[in-house]
Amino acid sequence: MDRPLLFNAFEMASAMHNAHGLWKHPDSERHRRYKELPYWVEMAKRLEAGLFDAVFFADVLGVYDTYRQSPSPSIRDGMQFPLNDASLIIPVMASVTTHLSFVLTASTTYEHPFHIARRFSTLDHLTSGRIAWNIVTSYLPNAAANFGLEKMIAHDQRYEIADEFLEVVYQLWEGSWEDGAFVEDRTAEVLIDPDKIHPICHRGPFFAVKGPHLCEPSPQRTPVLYQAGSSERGRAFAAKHAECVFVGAPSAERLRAYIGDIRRQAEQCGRDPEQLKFFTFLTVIVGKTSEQAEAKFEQLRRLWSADAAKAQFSGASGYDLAEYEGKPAHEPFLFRPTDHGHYKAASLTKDATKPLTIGEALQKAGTLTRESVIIGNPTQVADAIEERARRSGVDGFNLVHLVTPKDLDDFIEYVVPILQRRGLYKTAYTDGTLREKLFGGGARLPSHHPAAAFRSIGVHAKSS
Ligand SMILES: Cc1cc2nc3c(=O)[nH]c(=O)nc-3n(C[C@H](O)[C@H](O)[C@H](O)COP(=O)(O)O)c2cc1C
Repeated sequence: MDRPLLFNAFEMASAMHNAHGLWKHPDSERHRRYKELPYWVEMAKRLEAGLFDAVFFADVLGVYDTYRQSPSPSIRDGMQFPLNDASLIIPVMASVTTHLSFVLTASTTYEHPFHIARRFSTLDHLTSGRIAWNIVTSYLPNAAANFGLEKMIAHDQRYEIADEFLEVVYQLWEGSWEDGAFVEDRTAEVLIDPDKIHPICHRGPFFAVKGPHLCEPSPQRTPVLYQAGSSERGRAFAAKHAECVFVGAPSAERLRAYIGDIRRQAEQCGRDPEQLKFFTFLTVIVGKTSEQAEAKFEQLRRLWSADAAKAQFSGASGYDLAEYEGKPAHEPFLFRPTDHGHYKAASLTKDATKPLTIGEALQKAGTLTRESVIIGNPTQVADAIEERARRSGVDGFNLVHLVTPKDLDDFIEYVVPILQRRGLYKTAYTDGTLREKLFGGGARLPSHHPAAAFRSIGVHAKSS
């Protein structure tokens, strides 16, 4: 590896995230403190001291109620519930840091582009260009019900909506305001030059937005664009729009295949494929010695909640695992498309390293498995991270922390210094916005990105 890897803390403004049942761990603080500002202030300072690139806030807009057709298994363990609005936490974290960046997940299915454009412009201003948007189309039926729909919009149609959603926000961010519109000319008595502000007059199948954008151009204009979703349609969407892609797959080989596919498709879209960065999950259980790490793993396994884990799998995939619990365990566990999301289902079916029976799939879905984590002393953990990055071709990781904040502290204390000695972890931040830190160019999107087409005011005239 010839350059440092990127590290985001994988977060959620929730009592619990992906640490099923681990609120019972004696060192868990988050399930009580996630709703207090001091918790997030401390978190921001800890992550910046540890030279993390960003906090990645996942988000959902409903409860997980697919498993046993009930929300109880997820609610009982506080699985991604209760869940606050991370966008209101970010400015506070930004106010006590200089370099730490923030990835905020927001849905193109249940939000409106005019609103999203305004929220991200505001956040980009308040963070001085340290904001990214993780674009998702959302997979929970309860989210659909919360926004007035009887059932979820079909999987691929959500991506059609997302494509138009992006076209609208690109116009607002890139085209609505010309540079230099804020003139503050006392002699002419003009604060903002109206001739440099343009309505976008967008009319499409899903959205009609007149504009102009309410916010003046922020440091990055368009936030850094992340995307999470690895179905065929999701990968095509990533190739067209994303600068960073969050990929989920159970093996380095599948990750490499997804990355190769998205890069190929990005090139076909006229983009520079090497300018896309890829991230995946990383869960580390580190101890001073390997024996300590193994003891820690055993404790976590004992506390793990199979029900909460199955509730997450069922909600994300659309497979109610309770139905499978009533079927013969030796039968094959097969992929079937649903309107939920692709990646969880694929991880135990077509992306699995070997075909699984129903019994094996249920066991894996409900257990903290050895394959899903890296366990060891600091050197063993650093070796495994290096190996995973090399084999998969990812540029970075979203670090899951099972016991918060202890696991983050352990990672920073034990693993970061070793990675630094190997040149795999930065030793200082670089200046600039998140886009400049990640890609080294300017603060704004490069000209090969499709959003650049909306910089020309003529485009808006045509669409009006
Ligand atoms: C690694 C990964 C992380 C994701 N995180 C979220 C999330 O935080 N919130 C959310 O609503 N959807 C999330 N999604 C799923 C998206 O909502 C996605 O747009 C939708 O489920 C379709 O995904 P698919 O293309 O994999 O089918 C995630 C997907 C992946 C692969």
